[in-house]
Amino acid sequence: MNQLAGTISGGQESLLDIQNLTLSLRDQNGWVEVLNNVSFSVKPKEILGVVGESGCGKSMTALSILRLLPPRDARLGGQILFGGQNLVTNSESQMSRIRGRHISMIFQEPMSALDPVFTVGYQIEETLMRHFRISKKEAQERAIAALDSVGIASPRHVATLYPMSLSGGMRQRVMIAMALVCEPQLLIADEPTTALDVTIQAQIMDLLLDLGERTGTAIMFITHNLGLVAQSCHRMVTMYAGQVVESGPVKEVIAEPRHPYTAGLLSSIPDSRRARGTLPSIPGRVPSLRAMPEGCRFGPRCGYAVPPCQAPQAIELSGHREVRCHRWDSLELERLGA
Ligand SMILES: Nc1ncnc2c1ncn2[C@@H]1O[C@H](COP(=O)(O)OP(=O)(O)OP(=O)(O)O)[C@@H](O)[C@H]1O
Repeated sequence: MNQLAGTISGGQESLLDIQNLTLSLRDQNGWVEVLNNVSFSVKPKEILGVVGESGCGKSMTALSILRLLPPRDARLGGQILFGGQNLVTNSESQMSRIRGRHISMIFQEPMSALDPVFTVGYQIEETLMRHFRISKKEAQERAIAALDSVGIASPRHVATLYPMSLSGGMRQRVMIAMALVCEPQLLIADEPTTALDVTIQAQIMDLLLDLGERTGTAIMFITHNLGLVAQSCHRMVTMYAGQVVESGPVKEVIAEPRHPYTAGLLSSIPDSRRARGTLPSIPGRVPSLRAMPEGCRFGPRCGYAVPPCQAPQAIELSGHREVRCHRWDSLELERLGA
């Protein structure tokens, strides 16, 4: 799969096109649906923000894309189209050729990606040698260059160290170096800065955006931080209770959210343009998977719901926007003071 054949969606070429993705997981109480008809796409070189409260299904979507969930306890449905393949039905050997080479992932906690018993240099070399026919010597040099590219001073020395002897910020840089060393087309970054202190957070974010731009890697950026999305992303997707409830270009969604949930999330950002006191913060909490409300899943928390508010399919709006709410125009009327 050297040449990536994108999929055509809505007239625009997509790098990743997720269509009606469903995921059920099995725990001690049996199977439960975690993702329900999730559809969105990522364009080449795009930075896409995925937002939503804890438990809305953001990480499960990411793990589904890379098929990192245990197959015996996870059932996927729908399609995840990437490079002419459907990742939902790909074999494990097809997936291992994609992971790290075409799609990489970084996590909040770098130790979930780094192995404590190998030096960081060795781990980056292994990633390279798994995907490219190159000599050990060349892999070593490329690993050192990768450490250099993420701003690590003395990369030749750091390559000989074990992850445990590095600071949290350094480990995060090493994980980014390892994720980007094969120049994947897509990087999934799941809360990559949450565990770091504020100054390091900004550095890591700048580094990711800079590397993404240099290598042409698209980034799917999962976060609770809408401020970061507003600053860094081209488009955004809002998830609620295992569904996508809104998607569109960041500037437009932030200026005029069409889903009451996105509006509520935005109203909780201090100093945002939405924080004008017109929208209350969201009462209540995300429903549990085994007690999903009938009709609209956001209904019980929604100030705009008119019972019985049924759950719509995604409604296409102008400007490449989609919303899963019948009352999307009520937000518009309120904004206009009608
Ligand atoms: N093994 C499992 N069995 C059953 N349900 C699970 C399992 N793992 C996660 N879940 C549930 O799946 C749902 C989605 O979780 P997910 O981690 O994707 O949310 P999230 O939006 O990424 O949240 P956060 O921002 O806290 O990471 C949650 O309700 C979670 O409790």
